[in-house]
Amino acid sequence: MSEIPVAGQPATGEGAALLSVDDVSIQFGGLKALDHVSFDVREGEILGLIGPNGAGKTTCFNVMTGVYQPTSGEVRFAGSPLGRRKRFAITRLGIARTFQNIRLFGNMTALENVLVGADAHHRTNVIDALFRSPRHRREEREGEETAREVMKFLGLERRADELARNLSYGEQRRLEIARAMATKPRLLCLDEPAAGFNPAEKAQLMDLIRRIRDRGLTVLLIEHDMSLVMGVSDRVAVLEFGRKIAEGVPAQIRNDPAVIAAYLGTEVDDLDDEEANL
Ligand SMILES: Nc1ncnc2c1ncn2[C@@H]1O[C@H](COP(=O)(O)OP(=O)(O)OP(=O)(O)O)[C@@H](O)[C@H]1O
Repeated sequence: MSEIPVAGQPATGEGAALLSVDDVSIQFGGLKALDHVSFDVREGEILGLIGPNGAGKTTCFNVMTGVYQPTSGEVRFAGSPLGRRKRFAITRLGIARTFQNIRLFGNMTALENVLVGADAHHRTNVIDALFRSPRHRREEREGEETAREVMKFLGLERRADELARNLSYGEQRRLEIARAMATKPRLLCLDEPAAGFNPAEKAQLMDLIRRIRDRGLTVLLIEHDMSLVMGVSDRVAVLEFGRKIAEGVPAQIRNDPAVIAAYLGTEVDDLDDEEANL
């Protein structure tokens, strides 16, 4: 049985709620993808969101980022309901995400991909852009500074001018994170960032997620790799069939009977085993 590193007591995970999922349900035809789900993401914490395939994790992200409207319940960010805000408005509020399947513009350079994120806060309009007003040029300059700084943070600065499709798989995953971080979010939602990674890459990713938190961001992490999620998260929430079945620090979650049952009776220690279909 492999030893799973457990994150220490949540030094920074005891802040006020930055994002609250409050009694959220969403139905697709006859399927309740989320069924009265409530949990908070506290300012400054790394919260892991886990659950077997089809449990509703990505749907949760989609509700938080304006892709879907909940059938009932609400999501609040920094105390304000998201309401019917569109995706770009939610990005401007301070929520950014990456996707389970990499979604980059392959024929644009790495830098241009990140600039798409940096543009999220631009206030200038088409007229400003056409006439290259001073304000527009300042926004462009600031956007590029942000993009280059974030790329440096992610170790991608030397790849800035390379087409995104020519980057290695691991670099493309980091580029997605760079693009999300360039929107200057308060909450960064990562959807299976370790998918396809080898153990060394997973260890680097854990380190990166901690460094992202150390920059003052709050992180919500969907991840199937148990040793990663248990090792890096301050707290973990568990979904099964659209319901929240547990929430707590990693040590509690690993020993929670409902969580163990949800994972087909597998001891949570063993859940990093690929056989467990995670
Ligand atoms: N747009 C949609 N229309 C219909 N059903 C959907 C839609 N989106 C999600 N679902 C269904 O909702 C349920 C939850 O899906 P979701 O993708 O949120 O699960 P997940 O926990 O992220 O799973 P995985 O770990 O496999 O990515 C699944 O049964 C899925 O088929």
